[in-house]
Amino acid sequence: MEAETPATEEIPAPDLQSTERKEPSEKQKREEENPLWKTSLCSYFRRAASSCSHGEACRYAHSEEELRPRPDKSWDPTSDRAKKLLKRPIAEISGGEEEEEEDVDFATLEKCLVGLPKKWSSDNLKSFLDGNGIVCASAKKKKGMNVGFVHFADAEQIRTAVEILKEKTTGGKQIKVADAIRRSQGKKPKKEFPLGQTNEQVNRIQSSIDDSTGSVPSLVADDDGVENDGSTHNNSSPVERLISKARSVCDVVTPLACMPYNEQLEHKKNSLLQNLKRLTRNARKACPDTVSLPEWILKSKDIGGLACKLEGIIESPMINGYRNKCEFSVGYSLQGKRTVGFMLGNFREGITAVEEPINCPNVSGISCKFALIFQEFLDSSVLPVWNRIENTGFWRQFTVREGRRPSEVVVAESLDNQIAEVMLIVQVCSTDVDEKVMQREFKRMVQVLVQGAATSSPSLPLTTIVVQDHKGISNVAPADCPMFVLPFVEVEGNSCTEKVLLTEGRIHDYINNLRFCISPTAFFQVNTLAAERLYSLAGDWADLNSDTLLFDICCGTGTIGLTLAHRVGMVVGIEMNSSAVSDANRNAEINGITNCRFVCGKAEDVMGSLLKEYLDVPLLHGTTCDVSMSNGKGDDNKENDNGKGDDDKEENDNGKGDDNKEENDTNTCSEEACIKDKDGDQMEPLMPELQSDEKSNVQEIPEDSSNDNNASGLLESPVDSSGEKVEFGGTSHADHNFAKQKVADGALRQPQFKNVVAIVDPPRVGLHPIVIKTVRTHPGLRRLVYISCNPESLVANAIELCTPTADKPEKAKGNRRWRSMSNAGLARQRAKSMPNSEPFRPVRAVAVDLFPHTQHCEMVMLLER
Ligand SMILES: C[S@@+](CC[C@H](N)C(=O)[O-])C[C@H]1O[C@@H](n2cnc3c(N)ncnc32)[C@H](O)[C@@H]1O
Repeated sequence: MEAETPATEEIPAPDLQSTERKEPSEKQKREEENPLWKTSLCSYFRRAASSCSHGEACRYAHSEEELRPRPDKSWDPTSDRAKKLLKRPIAEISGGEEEEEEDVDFATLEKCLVGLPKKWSSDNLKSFLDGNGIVCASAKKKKGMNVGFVHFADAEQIRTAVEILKEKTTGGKQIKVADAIRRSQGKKPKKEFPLGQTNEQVNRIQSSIDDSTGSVPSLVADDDGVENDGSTHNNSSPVERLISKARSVCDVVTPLACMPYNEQLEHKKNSLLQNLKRLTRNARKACPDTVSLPEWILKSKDIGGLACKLEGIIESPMINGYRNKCEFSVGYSLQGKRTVGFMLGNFREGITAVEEPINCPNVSGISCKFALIFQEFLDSSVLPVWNRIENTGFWRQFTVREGRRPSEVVVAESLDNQIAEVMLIVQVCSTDVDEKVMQREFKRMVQVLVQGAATSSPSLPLTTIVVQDHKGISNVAPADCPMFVLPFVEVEGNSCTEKVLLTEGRIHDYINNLRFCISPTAFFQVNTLAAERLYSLAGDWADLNSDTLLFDICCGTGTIGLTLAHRVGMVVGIEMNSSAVSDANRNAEINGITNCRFVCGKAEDVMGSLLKEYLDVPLLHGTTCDVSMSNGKGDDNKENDNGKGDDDKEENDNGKGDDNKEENDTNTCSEEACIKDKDGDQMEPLMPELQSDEKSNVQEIPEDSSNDNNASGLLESPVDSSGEKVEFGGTSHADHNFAKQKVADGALRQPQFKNVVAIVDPPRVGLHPIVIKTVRTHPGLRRLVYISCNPESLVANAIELCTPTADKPEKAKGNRRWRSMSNAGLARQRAKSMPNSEPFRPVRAVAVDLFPHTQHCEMVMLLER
């Protein structure tokens, strides 16, 4: 038998014409014309390989192999590649040493090198990288700063760079790799047309630009800011060119929807673990040299560097359609159709197109149906929809808010049947609109909505229709924006049997079998069933009993305090939204709860005086005191004025300008904020020296707080941190009948609770620095349960609460560098100037998934001292 000739690799013939320019292939042309070509996976293809009718011409990738990196070198977050990069434990790149860990996100390839010599130029940086065998796509150095920006081609290059740089120092400093955050605000505006404009609108904008500049504008800018030559798009319409930038609404609103739910939970848990490590690292850094590291930091080594154990993630009882509130934008779809749904991206990215919410798994069936009914109405409306470029138009936003039936057991997957009440909030801008036309349109709108609800199959509940007239340009309407209820006659089915005129601007929902009244601007957790679990868990961790005084800080409609009221002596809720406070009072009343007081005010303004009122109380021997009238006002103010040290005043004067006021004002929370922040907008941190006028801003004391529910076990004076009993001087602040107790010897004593606990549930920005300082420096408050929808701000706040202080704290620096500092960096600064006080320690943490399919997750952390 003849031996087989081994197969040889075919050697390509030398390219004799290599010096000649080759015609680019069809594929290359496509890639040149459209930098986003095949950078996202095709959603049709994902469902079934053969279901995409575009075949090879599809601009989306039909396989992982075909997928290209995006212009910023990142990968489609739904792709296996991106997921693998995300999952890769950071310890891997730092040799498993927690100490050395950096929070490097491998899904984004633009990185920042920190610790470079300030005088280096980009050339210096490049030759440094070259010389050390670090490969990258590009490197830039900002002269005069110690940072440089490096673009890597893939995650492997980042890993190698991290490894090499770990060993490297320049001028004795170690160079670190950090994530680079693009600041889109500072960018030169691109000549780009927002998605969501009709052809006609785009052409109009284009011609106005042509007229004003006399030049042909480039239409599409790459994600990395490189503008393409308009001439490459000659054959497509402006809208088609714009469409090429769009993502699907599901990708935008529910970016994790493509993962199985258990993977989503794992993904969230991993990201929260990083935050717990970040807390340890930062507290260690902030700990003064003169003070030994606290036990919890020393012990963190045993649990992989975590500040405390993460006891898992509690899944949402409902995974789909769980949102009880959906805020739909009103605008134009990519095809130029009036649409009610979600924006396809960020306005700052130049995207204003709105698409229907039908594919978003977190939206309930009822909300979807109402959105469609309203959309149909808009089609025939004579008034324009809101234009986000020109800030003109009438119809702006459409919110559907649902309330469940009272039911012992809600069958999770048929939640739509459990909805008893629906509030529709229509946001408009009445500027320059004829009153008569407006009223006519409202009337017609009500008819369409009522009729639509009645004739749906099954019919939809509709309780109230509220109009909010928002004339400002920002997306978020201020809390005091005018609102009115549109009266309507409820109809039943096709027969249109008139029932009753509905004019109340509120709906009801149930948590732990308590009925909650919710007004249009009040916060209410969007996932009611998961919120029930969250609140019960917070109560369990707070270790409550009848001797407990519970502060419910940022209490909204009173959900936490009221659901836990039966487990404590008294609840004091603090909330800045006055409608929510009225709801809270009403909720106490309708549920027959009498041991709660809700205070309307910013926590930073009222927390100090409330702690004084309840904890720093005197024992008055042989005196009498009229306790029935003060209601937290009057004397309170006086005492605050007295109690305010010069230091504070000085800091106020130094640090608090209008800027700060604005920030205080934005320190509100709504689910909207939670959703809108998904675009990664960074809130500016508060200045370290910021102080509030510690004025008593207690605006409202409920009538029903004057109940006579005696709290028990209240006769002890508070003890200071050394365990000594302390007696405080000063005036009584009693404002409740139950706050006084006549004792046998005739002395009038204030009630003292043995156990004082705070549950805080702040908005995304976290707690105001003054609240942190107040809580931290009051020795009577021993336990704090922190509920957070934003782990980053939780970490920042916990750094301040848990870092030991020096005997002599540093004086707060009034420098302006705070603008460029991370939240954690800023918290470290503040921790250094924290008055000497016993720090809290992180004891345990758990995640509760209130927002399946999105990146968001609630985290609960118990802090004790
Ligand atoms: C995340 S929500 C929590 C509400 C409530 N705990 C619940 O679960 O329904 C935060 C609440 O804090 C309120 N808030 C925001 N900033 C505040 C401040 N500085 N002082 C007091 N309340 C504030 C908001 O109005 C909102 O009701």
